[in-house]
Amino acid sequence: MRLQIAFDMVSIEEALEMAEKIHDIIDIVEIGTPMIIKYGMQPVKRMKERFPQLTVLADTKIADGGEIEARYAVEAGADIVTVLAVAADNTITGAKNVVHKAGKELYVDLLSTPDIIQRSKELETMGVDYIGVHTAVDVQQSGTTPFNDLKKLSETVSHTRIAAAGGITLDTLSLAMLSHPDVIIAGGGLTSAPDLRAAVLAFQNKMADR
Ligand SMILES: O=C([C@H](O)CO)[C@H](O)[C@H](O)COP(=O)(O)O
Repeated sequence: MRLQIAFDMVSIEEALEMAEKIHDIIDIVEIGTPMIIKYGMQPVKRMKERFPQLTVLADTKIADGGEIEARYAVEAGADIVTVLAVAADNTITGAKNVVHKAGKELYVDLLSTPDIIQRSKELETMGVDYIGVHTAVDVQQSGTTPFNDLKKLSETVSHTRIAAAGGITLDTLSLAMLSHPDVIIAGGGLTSAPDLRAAVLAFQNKMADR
């Protein structure tokens, strides 16, 4: 089980400073969609240049133009690129072909997907690398969590790595762990902590203790 930290609402310098504190204990660093909307691929490029050993995920959430948008991300140094599950199959396979040609990986985000069981089966057939459930930030306020969807996903796919995101904190981490995801993603649950390194270590310790 790997831990991914999402840098969403921070500047490039702040993201680099935070990564400096935890690069040796974090598994995946995500440049979040808000950062990509604000700064383009610069934070992906800067993160990978500063920490070449780190696995950097560009949360592009591609919805169309799969080939070209995935290409921008891998050219910037992304190891993992994200595309939306609700995108057309052609978009997903176009992005997949580009990232696989570059030796990188494709993550498909089930955000707002109406039938996650059916779509996950289709995605697995398409040969994507990761499928992730995700409770949107705008939906988390109503108390919705990704854990039921994660259970469904874990019972549906057999050979694709699975992940969960959406408001996961140290307190709710054990609920995610029940479904044994390959990746647990935390944004605010880590980045808002007063001591980031201690927070990442607390997550990692709990994930190792199962
Ligand atoms: O993908 C994300 C969201 O859509 C904003 O772009 C977040 O990175 C993801 O949800 C993890 O962040 P938290 O929900 O704060 O844990």
